[in-house]
Amino acid sequence: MAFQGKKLINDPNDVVIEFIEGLIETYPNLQYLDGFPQIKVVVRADVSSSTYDKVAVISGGGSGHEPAHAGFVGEGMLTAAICGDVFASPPVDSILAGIRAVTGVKGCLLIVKNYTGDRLNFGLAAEQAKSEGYKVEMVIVGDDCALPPPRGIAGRRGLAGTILVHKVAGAAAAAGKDLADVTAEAKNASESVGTMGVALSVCTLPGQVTSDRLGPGKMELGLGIHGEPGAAVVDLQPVDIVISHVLNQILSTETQYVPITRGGRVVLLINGLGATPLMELMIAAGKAVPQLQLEHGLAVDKVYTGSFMTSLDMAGFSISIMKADESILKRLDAPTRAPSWPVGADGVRPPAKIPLPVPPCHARKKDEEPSRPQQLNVHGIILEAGIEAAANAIIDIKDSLNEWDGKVGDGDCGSTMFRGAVAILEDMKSYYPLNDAAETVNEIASSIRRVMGGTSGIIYDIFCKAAYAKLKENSESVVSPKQWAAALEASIAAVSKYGGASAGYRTMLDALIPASTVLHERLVAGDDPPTAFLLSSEAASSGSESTKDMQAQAGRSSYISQEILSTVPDPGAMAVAAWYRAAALAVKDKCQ
Ligand SMILES: Nc1ncnc2c1ncn2[C@@H]1O[C@H](COP(=O)(O)OP(=O)(O)O)[C@@H](O)[C@H]1O
Ligand SMILES: O=C[C@H](O)COP(=O)(O)O
Ligand SMILES: [Mg+2]
Ligand SMILES: [Mn+2]
Repeated sequence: MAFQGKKLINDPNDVVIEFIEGLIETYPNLQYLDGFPQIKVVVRADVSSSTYDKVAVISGGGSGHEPAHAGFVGEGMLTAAICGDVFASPPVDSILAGIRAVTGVKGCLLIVKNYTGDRLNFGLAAEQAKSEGYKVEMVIVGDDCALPPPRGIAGRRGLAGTILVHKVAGAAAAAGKDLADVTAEAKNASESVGTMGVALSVCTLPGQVTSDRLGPGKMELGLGIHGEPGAAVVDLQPVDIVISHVLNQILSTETQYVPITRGGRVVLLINGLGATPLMELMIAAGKAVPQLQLEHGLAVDKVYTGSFMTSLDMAGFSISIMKADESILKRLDAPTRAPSWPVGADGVRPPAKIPLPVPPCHARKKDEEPSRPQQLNVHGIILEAGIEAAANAIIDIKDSLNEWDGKVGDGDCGSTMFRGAVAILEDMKSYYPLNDAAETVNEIASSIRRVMGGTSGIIYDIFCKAAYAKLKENSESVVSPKQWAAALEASIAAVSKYGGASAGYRTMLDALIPASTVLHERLVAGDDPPTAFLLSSEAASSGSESTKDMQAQAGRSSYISQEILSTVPDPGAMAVAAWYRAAALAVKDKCQ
């Protein structure tokens, strides 16, 4: 039976904001940037980009993994943590604000867990920061050992081993190393660690219904940290047996995920997933060490036990094993003031917390600010109707998107899309230059970039930017139907280029591509444009339904069994079908 999980929270939409407020009250050495709560960036209170003479080490990602990542901000570890909404990567603008706030002359290293949303949002922010003159490197961590190499392009998931990579990189930076060396040490650490998780319960996203996937007496092996289903559901077993299975899996000579062989030295991290009592974690630690020594012939140099990278309130733990060479041990032993690294926190409470200013972005001058025209022309009226209908369709379908994403992803697709839709409606009222279609599309990208995050956030950002570039090739502000069709094609090409997916990968492209093909065909055949648009929306709908039969080769769904996938369509594709059809109907209506 599914039930609404009880939580001691206020508005589910404010959990990340209120977490950060509590965190900075608790730890005087931490601070957030001005622009909070829109920008959710936690930084060291003693660091400013204008004077910082060390490499800045920046991480972050979706929230819901507390204390990761903000709890690891502090001298000797992270310089800043960029906090996304629950399970959704932070948007590009927040990441850029973080980079600008703490990156000094030596540059910054971004440590990113391998999730599509994180990789793309951090990747784009890195590119932009580089174009502003910052030195930026990025290391992507994919330490999951539970699954065979995933289908398609997704790669292995980033899990709790990432915390050890933060520590190694943070200590290297604190020792004064330059960006190339800090990056090399982080890369070596990420390639030296393997992780696998087991869960006894599914986590509850704030404000959402808990999945009843895991029956009583069952446990899940090889799960991720976003409530996504694990590799296998088995009967609950004694912890000795669970640990033996997990260690064998991580150290498997078949997958060779970690470069650890008999006679080697290792570091062990026992990580609680949010609702596991310390007693059980210590039991796990006490059992894992002798198994590593006696059954795998390894010397255990160091053990960390606690909750480092959680999955909200999930019961269970993950085990990470890192090859311990001398340089790694030195970095792990180096001092840090990061409050959640297991050494205790200290600090002198400053008299008042004044938000640190974010260094401004000089991309747009004040007098270039767009504005909504006093009077909309006929094209502006149609465009507004289309955008409004599309955004409202997403608002209406939010819960279904979350439900589908809860089965084949991490349950946030609807919330992420909803945030984008609300921002678009709001921004449209005040400043979209609706009589200029290209510039309006560019403003939609800005709304998305400001609030969305996640894979869908960055993908729609890329989508709109590519459409904008295509539309700008035309000097007129009025866009012809064929130009719209060409813009859609350009957007699809860009999403495919940067996201790596193509037709049949079970993504939103499987709705967009058939729509674009039919739109092109119908326009060439001479249909009147609103009819062509409407017919193409049918192709989007059937394309999105057909994702049920597809093997996922991109994003989180590629970790999910075909058995589950065949019961649910791809949420991103369903979202496309919804907004596209609503826009087409609205346009048709206005053109009558
Ligand atoms: N590489 C990709 N290219 C295009 N779309 C993708 C890609 N990976 C995932 N998606 C789409 O993103 C949707 C999920 O969006 P969202 O829930 O925001 O992502 P996540 O939580 O995984 O970051 C999927 O249903 C799929 O349609
Ligand atoms: O917590 C989630 C990850 O950091 C972000 O992943 P996502 O945006 O791809 O869902
Ligand atoms: Mg997500
Ligand atoms: Mn998701």
